[in-house]
Amino acid sequence: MQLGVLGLGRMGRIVADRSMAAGHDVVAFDVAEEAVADAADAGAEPADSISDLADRLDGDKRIWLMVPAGEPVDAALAELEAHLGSRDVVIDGGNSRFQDSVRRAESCPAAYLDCGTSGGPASAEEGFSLMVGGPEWAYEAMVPVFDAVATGPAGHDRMGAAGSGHYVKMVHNGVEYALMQAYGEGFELLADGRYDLDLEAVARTWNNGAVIRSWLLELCEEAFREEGTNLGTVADRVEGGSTGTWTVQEALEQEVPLPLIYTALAERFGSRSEGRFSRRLANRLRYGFGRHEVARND
Ligand SMILES: NC(=O)C1=CN([C@@H]2O[C@H](COP(=O)(O)OP(=O)(O)OC[C@H]3O[C@@H](n4cnc5c(N)ncnc54)[C@H](O)[C@@H]3O)[C@@H](O)[C@H]2O)C=CC1
Ligand SMILES: O=C(CO)[C@H](O)[C@H](O)COP(=O)(O)O
Repeated sequence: MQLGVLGLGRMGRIVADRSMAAGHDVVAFDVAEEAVADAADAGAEPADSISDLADRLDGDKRIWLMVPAGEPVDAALAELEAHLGSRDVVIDGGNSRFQDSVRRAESCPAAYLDCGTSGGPASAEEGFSLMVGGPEWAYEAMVPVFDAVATGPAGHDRMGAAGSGHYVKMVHNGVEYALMQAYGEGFELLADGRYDLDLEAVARTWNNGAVIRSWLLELCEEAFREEGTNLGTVADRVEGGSTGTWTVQEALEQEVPLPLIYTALAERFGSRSEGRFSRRLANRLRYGFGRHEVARND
């Protein structure tokens, strides 16, 4: 199959490389010229604009977007629109908000597949897990490419109607936040608790047969190995948070309780504040009601 890949960063390049390795022909474009040149060195046909990419695709067009979520997706679709018809298929493999994907599916002249992608850059060798939403015929048409980009046929499936792929990926990310929080709390108690422990050894032991073994726990083991058991100079600050925020917003709308995921998100936001106002106020209020001594910064 001939596939246009738009966006050749950490993830899009893997889509292109795995597709080519499976025998598909890739036409590649990125706003960064070096990324296009690198993909061309790897065997892709380079395009010098989004319109050029569309023009280079013969017959029914199959295009995979792997650009940052939000405005870049709308900008790419606006430029593609004039080149698309109802037999064409556009896949958005990024972390788009599911409501945006529903809107885009309604307005895109082509069949639109929203594809949640999990595994990250580490999946270059093994392939991704793909959660796809949108029309069944379009999903079926793209199965040869999904087989190549995912871990194989079991690594992708159609979740349901438009938006469902990104909805499932949103919830996946919420679960990711809670798992990271749980591992973090467990290792914090081990680090500050009553035994002098080698946390890499703990993680390695857990990863070999324990109930809580997982890829995230393997990444904990790697972090302790590379940074040291006290995590060295790694800062007490966690960035990101958009997909977790959407998960919590959706849970509130659906009245589904997600205390663990909310707590993990709140911890992430709290990590970005130098001195938490709520803690400072609690400190001062204890003086107000109990004349307890106020701890003060020098
Ligand atoms: N990095 C990760 O672990 C994961 C990322 N994602 C999602 O995949 C998408 C891509 O992520 P990454 O590859 O990590 O980002 P990245 O920043 O490495 O790559 C994005 C690429 O898109 C290009 N780009 C931006 N606007 C463009 C446009 N209008 N036309 C053509 N190219 C354009 C950039 O030049 C860049 O090369 C995002 O939505 C991200 O949230 C999803 C799962 C995991
Ligand atoms: O989707 C992912 C993992 O599954 C990506 O790594 C994503 O960039 C994580 O972003 P955030 O930390 O803001 O949720």
